[in-house]
Amino acid sequence: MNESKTSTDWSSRHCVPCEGGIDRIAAETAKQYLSELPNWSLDEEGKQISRKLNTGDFQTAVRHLNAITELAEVEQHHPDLHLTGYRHLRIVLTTHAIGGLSENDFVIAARIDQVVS
Ligand SMILES: C[C@H](O)[C@H](O)[C@H]1CNC2=NC(N)=NC(=O)C2=N1
Repeated sequence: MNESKTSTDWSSRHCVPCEGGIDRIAAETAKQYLSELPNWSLDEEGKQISRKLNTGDFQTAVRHLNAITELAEVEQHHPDLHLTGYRHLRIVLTTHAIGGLSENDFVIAARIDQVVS
């Protein structure tokens, strides 16, 4: 019997439309979820998660950005994307409709990990 905690397997899931009306995920729960997404960190307020990607060059950074944009359109869940210093990409996820984290943020985080790997 596998005694480890059941994996949520975020990357096999899809975002669901969100226009509000659901609870924000509590910071403690978000921390548990992030144990499955080690590239991502929770902000101090527990309202967003982010990942930094130091790509080798500007073109690679833009390619990643475009891949994430396509994914966001398919999933209809959209990150904030910051491309600075010509090759540093910072991806920030929160669910604007609820002013904090929803499961959509963890689903798309896992899918972003796949498209930039
Ligand atoms: C219906 C659809 O799910 C919503 O309009 C989406 C679009 N993309 C979104 N992206 C993010 N990050 N937060 C939202 O609340 C959000 N709302």
